[in-house]
Amino acid sequence: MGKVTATYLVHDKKGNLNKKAEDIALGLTVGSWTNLPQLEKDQLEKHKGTVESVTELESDSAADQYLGSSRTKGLLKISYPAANFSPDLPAILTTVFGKLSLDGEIKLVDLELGKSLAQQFPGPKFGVDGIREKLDVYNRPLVMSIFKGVLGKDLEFFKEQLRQQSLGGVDLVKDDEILFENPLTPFEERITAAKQVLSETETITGEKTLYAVNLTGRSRNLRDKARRAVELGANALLFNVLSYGPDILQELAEDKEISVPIMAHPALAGAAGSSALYGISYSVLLGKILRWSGADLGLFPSPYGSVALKREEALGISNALTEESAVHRAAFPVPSAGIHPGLVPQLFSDFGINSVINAGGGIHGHPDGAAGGARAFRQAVDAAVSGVSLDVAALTNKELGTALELWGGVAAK
Ligand SMILES: CSCCC(=O)C(=O)COP(=O)(O)O
Ligand SMILES: [Mg+2]
Repeated sequence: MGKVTATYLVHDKKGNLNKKAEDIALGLTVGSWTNLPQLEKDQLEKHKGTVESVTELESDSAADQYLGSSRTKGLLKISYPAANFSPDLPAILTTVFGKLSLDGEIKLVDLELGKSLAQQFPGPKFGVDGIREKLDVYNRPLVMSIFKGVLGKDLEFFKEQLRQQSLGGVDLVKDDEILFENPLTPFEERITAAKQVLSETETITGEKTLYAVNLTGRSRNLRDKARRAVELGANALLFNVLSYGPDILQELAEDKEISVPIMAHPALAGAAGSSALYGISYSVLLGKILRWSGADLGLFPSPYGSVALKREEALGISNALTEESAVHRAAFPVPSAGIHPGLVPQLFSDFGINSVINAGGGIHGHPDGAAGGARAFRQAVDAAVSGVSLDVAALTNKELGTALELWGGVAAK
């Protein structure tokens, strides 16, 4: 029988960690145990939660100074039998961290599915390999740009901004996550316009570009809207997954007619993941859960951008999206927010070749426009992959030189 294993970071009274673990294992499953009659124990054995391990942690940071002498912190690893829940994320998340998430200083920091349970989830339909095949790009990180300033603008503005981003050499362009259905650039018209523009730019550059249109609106309409998008020629979807829930993402990913990559945006993630004491770790929230549910690309704030995550958190997300799995493809990690060409060596050093470098302002803010910004990123990526410093590369790459003058360069640590 399969199981799910949760690891919790708890802050509690010294000497109480083992009792807390037992209370959780029983409280979230059979309720009580020791005083039950043997017959009942036999009946309930297959439903009882199990304490796998309890590890007390040394206090290791300024934040822990507030633990005080009477408290401690530790990791509690507890497994729950699959007999207790249906094999879907709403049931699993409610089982392991439903009521418990409201019960004081406790954070869900890891979640592991037994293989039979993991096989109930689709994982990325395309993932790293499938997206590389669509683009015919294999030997470098991908570059993605983000529409900016489209709200309140018309379709001609949209088409020209897309044209410039694509001519500059980005591999993907995504809607900003705040672009919803609107009368000036309606969903279906953005798709058909993008199809025409990207066909034109491909004849000029010889390179393909994926456009991730933002799939928005009421949940009941999403599947049909996504199918319609594909019919119209959409070649990727952007999805604000946490505003809807991972099970909706899974519904889209499992639908055979929605045969395009799905890009998961981290909007709202800070509400659940930013506290050191409460909530859900980003590696679970933006990594494992989204990969299991079918995200082909997972966006998250980089460690050095405008809404920076701690480096170990960003690397934890990337690892959760890409780590070896006997069940699911790897999804592309997409470190984002406040990214400019000068950060490419550090991004490449941190996230490696199978990553997508994503920028909005770092593309559109370039003095030579979006095309210039895109070129600067491609030049920086080529330099990083070849082991050439940006300063040297800038000598023969005008757009990169301009970008470094404007935003500076960061040598990889
Ligand atoms: C917070 S991760 C997703 C980044 C994003 O959606 C975005 O618009 C970033 O724009 P920027 O101008 O900071 O590159
Ligand atoms: Mg955005």
